Amino acid sequence: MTDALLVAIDQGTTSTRSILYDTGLVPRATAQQELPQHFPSPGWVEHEPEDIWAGTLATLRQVLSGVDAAEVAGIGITNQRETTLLWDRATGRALHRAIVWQDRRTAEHCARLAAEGAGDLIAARTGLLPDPYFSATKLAWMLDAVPGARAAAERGALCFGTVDSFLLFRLTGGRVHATDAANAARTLLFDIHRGAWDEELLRLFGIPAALLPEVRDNVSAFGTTEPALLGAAIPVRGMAGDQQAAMMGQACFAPGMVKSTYGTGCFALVNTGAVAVASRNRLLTTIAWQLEGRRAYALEGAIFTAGAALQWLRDGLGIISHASEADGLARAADPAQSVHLVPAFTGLGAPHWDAAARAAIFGLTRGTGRAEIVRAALESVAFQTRDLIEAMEADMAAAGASGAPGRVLRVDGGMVASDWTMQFLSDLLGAPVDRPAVMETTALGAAWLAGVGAGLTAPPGGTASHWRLDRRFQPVMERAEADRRQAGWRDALRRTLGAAP
Ligand SMILES: Nc1ncnc2c1ncn2[C@@H]1O[C@H](COP(=O)(O)OP(=O)(O)O)[C@@H](O)[C@H]1O
Ligand SMILES: O=P(O)(O)OC[C@H](O)CO
Repeated sequence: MTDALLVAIDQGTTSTRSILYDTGLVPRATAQQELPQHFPSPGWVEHEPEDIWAGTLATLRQVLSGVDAAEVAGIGITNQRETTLLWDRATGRALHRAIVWQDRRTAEHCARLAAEGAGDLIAARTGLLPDPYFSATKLAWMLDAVPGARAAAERGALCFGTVDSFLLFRLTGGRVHATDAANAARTLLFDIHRGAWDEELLRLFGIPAALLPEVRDNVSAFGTTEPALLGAAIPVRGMAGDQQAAMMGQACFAPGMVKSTYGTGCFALVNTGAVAVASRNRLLTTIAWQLEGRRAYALEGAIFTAGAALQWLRDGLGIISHASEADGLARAADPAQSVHLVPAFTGLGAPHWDAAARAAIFGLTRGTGRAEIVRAALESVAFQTRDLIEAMEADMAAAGASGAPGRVLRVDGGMVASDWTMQFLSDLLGAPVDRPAVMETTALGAAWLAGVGAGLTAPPGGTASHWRLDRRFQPVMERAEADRRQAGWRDALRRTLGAAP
């Protein structure tokens, strides 16, 4: 059978994966490579662009070994978002290491912009806020730090892009410099209402327009791979940032549907349909996807630390040797003890955006042991999720948007292996938590985009659904008890906010 395969590239913060699917979106082969992390200064996080490229090419070749590359109907790319690259248009060589979304080096630049009152313009055009998380100040930093870069950028000799754009450029042999609307929406340079780069923002951040990639729909004929790379000219048919791709993988196609991904951090997105809901609770407004020129929007809550709290318990404190031990310990913990861990290791994201906050543990007594601390780490993820969902509900109600985000939560990511956490999450929310059979929802979303582009899978609203339930967690806790616990968390949180060392 020809043209019967699809490939997803999932280039994430800590690893690069390629997955080969059949047209029913059933995975046939997976390859993964760790991505080395560089921390050249406190708060700085970088990736080597050649590592990103080499990992992508190696995993692609691995999943395509034994397969006729000409049978692949399309590639979908999904990626860690916001991470910023700058490269030479003629040679494809990067001028600097990629500055990763977690990198805080431009905090002062952002604070200055906020103090000058740029926050309103930024929020109105981009749905975001002046924070180092997003790409624009990272790009400005590179243009200033690399000798000659600004002049070369003005001449049109350089390209800026997020990881999707960089991979597309390399895969097409330097023929295509493009991105998709969902990735563009994370740069601080893109007007999410007009669907275009914004000249006023480009001036504000000092970014030459000649650097920018062309912005396309998430499903588009992005270009074909250089035949020498994979043995055939394979069309790249879909691209999307990883959290948006996870929404598609979770089939959150109707307004009000929410997915929450628990990996290193946690990203919860609710579909708000054609309405870009402006948040009054410091959530982000972002493009969920753009298909046939029509945009769907999402409200997003980004929490910087979720599974990473367990990594700290493992690597920093050494009180567990593997994340999978956490469930057993949480079950064994003393129910009478109320210990709270506020995991503000790198500050707090939505809805607080407090870069100065630092992690703390409250409620320790002589009877507290590792089980209570581990339980507190798992609980912190659920408490933070409830804060986000309540903020989403308030924002959507204020905007008169349709759909109720608190009705059911679709979850994915490494941490949802923890049954205990998922049950506690359902208890706190007072709502069902659905864990899908296919946990690789991000890659699934990218494959789905490629399939739509190839005409092999149904677009949203079509009859076929690629989503299947593994397990539904139902709330059993009394509402009053759930509220009492959430109030205990908020008290701990209040004592942590703004607590700079
Ligand atoms: N059984 C488990 N219980 C709880 N957390 C887990 C379990 N297994 C993995 N994790 C957590 O999941 C995270 C990894 O998830 P993953 O989705 O691979 O993250 P990322 O894509 O951000 O690298 C780790 O932080 C780890 O602590
Ligand atoms: O690579 P992940 O899964 O940690 O996701 C990173 C997000 O896209 C950052 O916004």
